Amino acid sequence: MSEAVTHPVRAAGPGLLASLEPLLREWLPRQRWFAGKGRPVTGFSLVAATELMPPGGRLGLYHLLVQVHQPLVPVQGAVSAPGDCYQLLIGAREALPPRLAPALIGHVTEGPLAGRTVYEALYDPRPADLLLEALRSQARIGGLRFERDPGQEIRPGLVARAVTAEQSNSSVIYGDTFILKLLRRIVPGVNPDLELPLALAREACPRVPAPTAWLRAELGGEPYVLGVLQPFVQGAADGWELALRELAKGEDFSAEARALGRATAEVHTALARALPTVTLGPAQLQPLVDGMVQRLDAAAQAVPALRPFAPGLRTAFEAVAQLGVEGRIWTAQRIHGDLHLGQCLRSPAGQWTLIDFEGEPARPLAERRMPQPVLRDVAGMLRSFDYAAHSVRPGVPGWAETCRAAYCSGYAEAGGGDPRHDPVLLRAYETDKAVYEVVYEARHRPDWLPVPLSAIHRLASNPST
Ligand SMILES: Nc1ncnc2c1ncn2[C@@H]1O[C@H](COP(=O)(O)OP(=O)(O)O)[C@@H](O)[C@H]1O
Ligand SMILES: O=P(O)(O)O[C@H]1O[C@H](CO)[C@@H](O[C@H]2O[C@H](CO)[C@@H](O)[C@H](O)[C@H]2O)[C@H](O)[C@H]1O
Repeated sequence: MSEAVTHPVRAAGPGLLASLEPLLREWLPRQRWFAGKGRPVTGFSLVAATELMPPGGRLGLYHLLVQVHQPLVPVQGAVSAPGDCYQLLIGAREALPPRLAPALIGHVTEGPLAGRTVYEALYDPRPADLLLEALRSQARIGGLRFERDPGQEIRPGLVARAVTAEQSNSSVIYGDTFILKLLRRIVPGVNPDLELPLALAREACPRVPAPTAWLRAELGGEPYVLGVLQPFVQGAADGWELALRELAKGEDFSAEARALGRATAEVHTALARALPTVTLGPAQLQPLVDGMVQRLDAAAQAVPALRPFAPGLRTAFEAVAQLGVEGRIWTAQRIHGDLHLGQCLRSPAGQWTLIDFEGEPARPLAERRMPQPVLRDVAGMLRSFDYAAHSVRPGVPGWAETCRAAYCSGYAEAGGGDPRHDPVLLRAYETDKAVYEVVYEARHRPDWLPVPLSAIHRLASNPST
């Protein structure tokens, strides 16, 4: 919300948006990637509209950046405020073929598209082909800039298929060769999802797919990253799937956890080489601790189940501040920012790569791009082993603990320093992450709320774990 887009609207689009508005009001809040769940949508404004295929033919195609108005608090009738900006790829056809039925947005009754059926065009191979071709040929269409690494080729004619798994953004796979992620919630500025993989590519770090091409826009003098194309890791399974599979069989996962620890340390080392690092003395530490406390307070407001644990959780943050007062300093650097098992892909050859450097999507971009202690990523992974262990019934006693220890050992072996040697900061980050997860699950997957709440219970009642 703090990153609202304020530049002028292109004259061409308002009639189009007005005709889509009633449909978007219904459709948008149902999308997994819609960040404003729980607050009514009170209106829309158009940030940019680009016609990618004219509506006269069988298929019309529009690229839209739309600002959604929502009250700041989840109360019906509260004052509407300009909120988040979303990227939409809207197709318009006279009739939708049955294979596109799941992509339906609705039937337009008035305005320039009256009588047409509009739908989520990313699930339609033709619009998806158009995007790849534009990236391949480095096209400029309206305000959209399709750009490519000159050192990487994109073969024409790769067959598109949309990723249907639950995501924060939306992706299309091309011929098992590339994957294009279109970012959904758009904010101005340098996006770490492109910035960090490009920096890692410059360091020749093999743990992260090097971006092949990207989609940007310049609006009102501000740069926006709208999408990134990268090599597709063929036949890969993500760490979450693999962990659950092993758990279901009652199998140990510690060798993989150790390899993941090594991969994480390698990425951290490359990032520390590629981008500036800073020292966190007491002056820098206090805002970091304040941020954790504020997030806890806001989370406790939003999710009542958290409230009884808040005083216990706060002790984790206070302990970090105390170490700072005693003169302890840490190094901060660019990190992944939202590391969990689902962000780790294992190739059939057993190599781990890390993906999705966007950071926690709900946090402001400036905050996501700040150097931070590497323990924040480590804590994310430790939480993930705990998540996996709580998601399979019956569980395997000690599974999470063994994985967590193996991950830390792997991290230390690859030269990252043993995270367990810094238990106070590690616990604070684990607590901060569990608090984030409570809010995330309450908003997106209420059935999962007991998973982070069990960690909250542990972290609040036993400061030494
Ligand atoms: N380079 C890749 N190779 C293979 N699969 C990938 C690659 N990048 C992403 N994926 C798949 O796409 C999914 C979504 O990608 P991700 O970057 O995590 O998007 P989001 O930000 O929407 O969560 C991943 O969970 C993974 O299954
Ligand atoms: O989809 P993103 O990668 O942007 O991340 C968001 O969604 C994740 C869930 O898909 C969420 O992760 C949480 O659940 C995972 C299991 O589904 C678990 O492995 C993670 O440890 C846990 O944090 C993530 O927090 C959220 O930002």
